Formats: sequence, structure tokens, C-alpha cells
Amino acid sequence: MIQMSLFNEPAPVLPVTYYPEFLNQEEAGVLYQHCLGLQWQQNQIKMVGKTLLVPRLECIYGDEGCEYLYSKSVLLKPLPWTSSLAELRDRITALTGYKFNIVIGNQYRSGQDSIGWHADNEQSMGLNPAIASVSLGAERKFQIKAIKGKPTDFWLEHGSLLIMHPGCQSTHLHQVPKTKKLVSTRINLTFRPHVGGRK
Ligand SMILES: O=C(O)CCC(=O)C(=O)O
Ligand SMILES: [Fe+2]
Repeated sequence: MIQMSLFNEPAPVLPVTYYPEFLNQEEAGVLYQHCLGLQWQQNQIKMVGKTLLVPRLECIYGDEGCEYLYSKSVLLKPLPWTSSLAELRDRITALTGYKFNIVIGNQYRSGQDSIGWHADNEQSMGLNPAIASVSLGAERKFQIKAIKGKPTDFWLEHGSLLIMHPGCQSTHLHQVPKTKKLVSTRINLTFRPHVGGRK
């Protein structure tokens, strides 16, 4: 049966799976504290002669040599896996069958931190990567849409896991928009494959 939304438009079928309680509250709290102590960086993007601050903090952990270049200007060099991050990676692999070489952390310090519409299609992840995204701390709105479609909203809860399946990055865009609401810190961990190269 096709699920109908308001106005009888079929709800879009999205190439994602959402697990709201992937971690229990205690596990999520411990992991959030661990993640606050990771090596966060304030990166800069260079665009048409201008230097802009990335509107969030970032960190990267992973297998040796798995460097990651995005927006043609930010080179992220992985630090070795912490045991907590490696354990989390292995739990996601056990659940989904997807394998990962790196994790990129995003720290949204307030509602003014964000990530705009994009697809994660860097060549270093190979063709049609699966990306696993764990959310901790404050709940933020995550939107996903087919390239010419209308957005669907997810409220990514503390301890949740969102899987973007292979193909998602070719057909869909996603974002975490800014909000004027008062929100505290949110940490997001995106586990990704790395097949070689930097781009
Ligand atoms: O914070 C999120 O939920 C999404 C992060 C994201 O899209 C990314 O790091 O590419
Ligand atoms: Fe993304």
C-alpha cells in the first residue's frame, strides 16, 4: 500500500532508515560526554577569494591515510580511532552490514550552526556509499529531498541512528538548517567508507 500524506500526495519513499533508539539513554549520555572531549577544529572554506568559517566544529577519526577533502578546500586528516568510536562503528556494521573507514564529527554549538543542502559524493568514498549518522545531544531538524523534490523532515533524537543507503547521495540532498530557537549543543557522527584518494 502506498502511504498517503495530506492532500493525498503519496509520501516520498526515501533511501534512508531511521532507528530512533539505536542507543539507550545511558549509552547515549556516556558517548556524548566522550565526544565532547574529541579534537574539534574550526575549519575554513575558501570560496572565490573569500575565507568563510564553517558554521560548526568538525573532527575526523579513522583508518590511517584516509584523508578527506571537501568543498575543494577543507582537508580533514584522520586521528586514530578511539575505542568508543571503533566500538560504535562495529555495532553499526553488525546491524546494517555496511563497513566504514572514517567518522566525521559535527558539533552544532547553537541554532546558528548548520550544514546547508548538499550530497556527500566525494570520490574518496567510492561509488554509492552508505553513510551512517549518529545523533547526540540537542534534537535538530534534518531535511532530505530528492534533487527536485520537496523536503521531508526528521527530528534526529539523542541516541538515534539514520542510515543513508547506497544511491542516496546521487538522488537526494540533505541539510540541518539554522534555527532561531534556543538549542543547546548537538553532536553528529557520520561514519563513511573510504576507498582511496583525497577528493
Ligand atoms: O548533522 C547531521 O545530521 C548531518 C551531517 C552531514 O550531513 C554531514 O556531515 O555531511
Ligand atoms: Fe551530509
